[in-house]
Amino acid sequence: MIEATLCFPLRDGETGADPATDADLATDDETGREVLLIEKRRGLGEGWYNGPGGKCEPGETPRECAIRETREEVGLEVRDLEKAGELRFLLDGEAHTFCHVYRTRSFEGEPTASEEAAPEWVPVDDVPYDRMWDDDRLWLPGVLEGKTVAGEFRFEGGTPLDEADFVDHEMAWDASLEGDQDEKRSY
Ligand SMILES: CNc1ncnc2c1ncn2[C@@H]1O[C@H](COP(=O)(O)OP(=O)(O)OP(=O)(O)O)[C@@H](O)[C@H]1O
Repeated sequence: MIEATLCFPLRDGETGADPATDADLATDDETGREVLLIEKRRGLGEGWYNGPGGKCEPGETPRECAIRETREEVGLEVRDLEKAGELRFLLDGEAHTFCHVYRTRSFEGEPTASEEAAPEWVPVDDVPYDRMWDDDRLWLPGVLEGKTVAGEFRFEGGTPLDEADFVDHEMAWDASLEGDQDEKRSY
């Protein structure tokens, strides 16, 4: 089984409502928050949006992997990652990928395109779920709100995974994730 990661950097966006002119919207916590997504340029999920991330290397912790992949794909140095999810993807009844999901509001640098990924800051209430993996619309909204998720997602139809059909899933929110002692922060 492949062990992989996804990392979702968050910031208070520049495209949000102006509190001076939009007093009613300014009270909404969601207003103007943005998440850094990538458009994947090659490999699994090519042409789709996702968070930066990828496969863990031997001897590397998932957290180290998420930091490295975010650096390699978009040139951002992320810190203080909070574990937000553990997702198990099954293909034709067999474990295919175990994905560790993180979020962070702490990073340095400017997102820059690489051969693998084109980065884009996207408002959290305008995430392009129709251009993402089918399972993302189920768990990513909660993760962007600060919740914790554990889920299993079943695909059928043979390899590659990104051409298989998403058939069903189980999900638990506010799950306690193994091996993560991070403090809860407010997102
Ligand atoms: C099934 N539903 C899914 N929903 C959301 N995200 C999914 C996913 N299945 C895989 N992922 C993520 O997709 C990335 C693969 O990327 P990655 O390992 O880089 O694949 P790729 O084949 O390009 O690898 P190389 O660059 O060749 O090593 C990696 O972050 C992994 O967590």
